Amino acid sequence: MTDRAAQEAPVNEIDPTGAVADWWATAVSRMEPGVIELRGRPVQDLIGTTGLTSMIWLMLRGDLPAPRQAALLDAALVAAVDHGPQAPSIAIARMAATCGVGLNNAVASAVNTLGDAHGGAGEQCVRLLDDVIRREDAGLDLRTATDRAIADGPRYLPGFGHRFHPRDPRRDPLLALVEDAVRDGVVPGRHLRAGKAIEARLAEGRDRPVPMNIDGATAIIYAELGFPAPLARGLFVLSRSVGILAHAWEESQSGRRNKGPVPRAVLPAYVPDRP
Ligand SMILES: CC(C)(COP(=O)(O)OP(=O)(O)OC[C@H]1O[C@@H](n2cnc3c(N)ncnc32)[C@H](O)[C@@H]1OP(=O)(O)O)[C@@H](O)C(=O)NCCC(=O)NCCSC(=O)C[C@@](O)(CC(=O)O)C(=O)O
Repeated sequence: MTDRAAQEAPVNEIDPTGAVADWWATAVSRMEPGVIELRGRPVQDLIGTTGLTSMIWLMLRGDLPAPRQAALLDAALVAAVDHGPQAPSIAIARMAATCGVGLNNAVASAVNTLGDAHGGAGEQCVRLLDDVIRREDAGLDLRTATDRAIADGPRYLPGFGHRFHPRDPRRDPLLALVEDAVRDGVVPGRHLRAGKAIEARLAEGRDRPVPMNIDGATAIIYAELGFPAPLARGLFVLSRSVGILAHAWEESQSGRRNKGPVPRAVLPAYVPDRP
């Protein structure tokens, strides 16, 4: 059959068993000539009526959020957008942008640094909070459930600790919004409770606190809103991509070329006998 004949043929003639149509079968979107539906809604109904945050919710979950849910998600997405060129993801974006690659390459390079230690810890943090809740549901009091989850967790608990901030300035406003949402019955509040219990436990007996960081505070929001753990990382990536793009764009306009991680006058130490 020619390409043209294949395009014009009724679907069942070229795919009688439906195997080809099922290859990428999806509930996310439907496209036919003249038709674009996203989660069952014509795109023309969404254009001009639906904000990007609600759109993210719709695409990931299949329904639209209530206004308070959208506002909470929006706050988390706004909070993690940028942390300046000290953040590895932002530094990589800027460095890549001076290397003669396109914006897409700079953004992709930066996104690829978001992992367990930087920006991607929200995923494991949700699992840790779930672990506390599971132990409580099994009959332990919060303190014991928290202690056991910490004891069984990794040495560096995901969502806690920060290189710069004794108290991450993004923590308090985010948690205050969750507290309001709990009070108004928008979210249940159990992940918030578990996160604060871990934070309090980590602070005990320490001179230098191990504060909840942006990955932890946003993980609480994503979990409270019912997003599965891997999407805590996915949503951080979406949010940080905004800052990454802005920095890559700004750097690309600077005219600087082939910029390294530190000024060229600063040379890394040469340590021949370093293992
Ligand atoms: C983030 C960092 C590597 C920092 O390390 P630091 O170098 O400060 O800590 P260290 O010097 O290794 O430890 C000093 C003492 O605290 C203890 N201690 C530290 N963290 C502890 C912890 N989590 N659980 C128990 N104990 C801990 C440690 O055991 C030691 O205790 P001791 O030996 O007794 O002295 C570390 O916390 C960590 O891996 N966190 C877990 C992974 C995580 O959540 N990642 C997200 C970080 S947010 C982010 O990525 C977004 C960002 O904000 C990034 C940015 O720009 O930076 C942005 O917006 O872009």
